[in-house]
Amino acid sequence: MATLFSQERNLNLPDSDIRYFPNFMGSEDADFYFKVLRDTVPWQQDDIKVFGKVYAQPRLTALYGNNGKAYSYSNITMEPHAFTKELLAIKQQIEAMTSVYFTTCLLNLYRDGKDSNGWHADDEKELGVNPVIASITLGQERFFHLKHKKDSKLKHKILLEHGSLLLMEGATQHHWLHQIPKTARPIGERINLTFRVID
Ligand SMILES: O=C(O)CCC(=O)C(=O)O
Ligand SMILES: [Fe+2]
Repeated sequence: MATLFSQERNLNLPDSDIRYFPNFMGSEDADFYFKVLRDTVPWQQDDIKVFGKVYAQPRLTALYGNNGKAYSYSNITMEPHAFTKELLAIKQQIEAMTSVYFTTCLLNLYRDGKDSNGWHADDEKELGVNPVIASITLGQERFFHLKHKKDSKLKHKILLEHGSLLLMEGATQHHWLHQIPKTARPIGERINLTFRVID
């Protein structure tokens, strides 16, 4: 039987386990969740410190969770809001597929092409040794870049589409960095949800 998941694409990059599901959500569900989250999430813009200098983060964020545990990265500590019913519904859809039970969701709102997310790995110690990161895209599609930490010949670009899921698992965060680069094209807003497990 052809299922939604039959369109699964394994990126097949060395030292990683990354799969892409372009139609994880139907487009009507994806439209609905984009609108609700856009309008109801208390989006915040934090300052980050890079080499001692303070910058406004080039996107808006919010943290949700079910165990009260904070998440810290780039000198920011975020305290979670309680999950809303929409976020719980998306979380359960991912859990039904992965059998991973997520505690936390970090949301990003990229307002336009000037908003971005610089090179990093999701390797904070509260995520555990081989974290599973489930990343949903709603709204504007954006390129997601990957580069190997040691082998500069290894790099990859993938367009993350409305309603898609990107699943990063295994040793991925040990060996690869990822980013959402800026673009000069006039583009709309994108919401990204990254579900994580924080012990
Ligand atoms: O927006 C994205 O697709 C990536 C977000 C990300 O890498 C993060 O929040 O750690
Ligand atoms: Fe990330």
